[in-house]
Amino acid sequence: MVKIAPSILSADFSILKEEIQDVEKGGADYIHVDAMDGHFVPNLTIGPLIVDAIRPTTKLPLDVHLMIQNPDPYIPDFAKAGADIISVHQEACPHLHRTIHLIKDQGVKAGVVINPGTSVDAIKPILSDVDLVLLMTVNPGFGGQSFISSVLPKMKEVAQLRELLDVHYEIEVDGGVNATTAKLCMEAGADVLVAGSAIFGQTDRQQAIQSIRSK
Ligand SMILES: O=C(CO)[C@H](O)[C@H](O)COP(=O)(O)O
Ligand SMILES: [Fe+2]
Repeated sequence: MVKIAPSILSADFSILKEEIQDVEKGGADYIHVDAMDGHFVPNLTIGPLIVDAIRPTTKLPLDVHLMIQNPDPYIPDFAKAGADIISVHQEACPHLHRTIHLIKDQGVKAGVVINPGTSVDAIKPILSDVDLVLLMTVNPGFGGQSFISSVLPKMKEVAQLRELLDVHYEIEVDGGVNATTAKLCMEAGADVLVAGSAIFGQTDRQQAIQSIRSK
């Protein structure tokens, strides 16, 4: 069954603990945490202090999406704060192999992310080293944007490469996921769907998660 990772970017930060516990009760599989640096993307959000604060509020894995240019200096802090998966952008890492292994050296799962405008070719050399491949279906920086459907063939491509290389990474998609676009992503091979506004924008989070999950 496809996993659902609600993005707390669209949660009410004044009651973040309750928001996280509400989606956990509603059937979420991961909690997706968007860390933005104001350089790689035009927005500033969450740092390791917030990850540390939310860690005791849930048993779910914390899936931390770093939108940080040259993220290496911050990776140990996110790991110590309790991240279970740390994903970095290929576009933001001049030494991607070193960064992926720095994440793994912290005892944390490592993911690689590409923007809608980046080809799968850019991450082919690292696919055997990662636990997760995250395909952005919006240009990163903000919640509530529209799904970019030209990314769908890349889901099929990374699913085919997984077979070919005989490796086991999860395929995650992020941006503009709702009940309609979720169906397209699942058909294209996605294993994990990130959704922010489509879950936290609804009062009944269990219902929102179910409608995204159901084919
Ligand atoms: O990484 C992100 C933005 O850069 C968010 O995870 C993503 O946008 C989720 O929000 P929504 O589901 O509302 O598009
Ligand atoms: Fe994200």
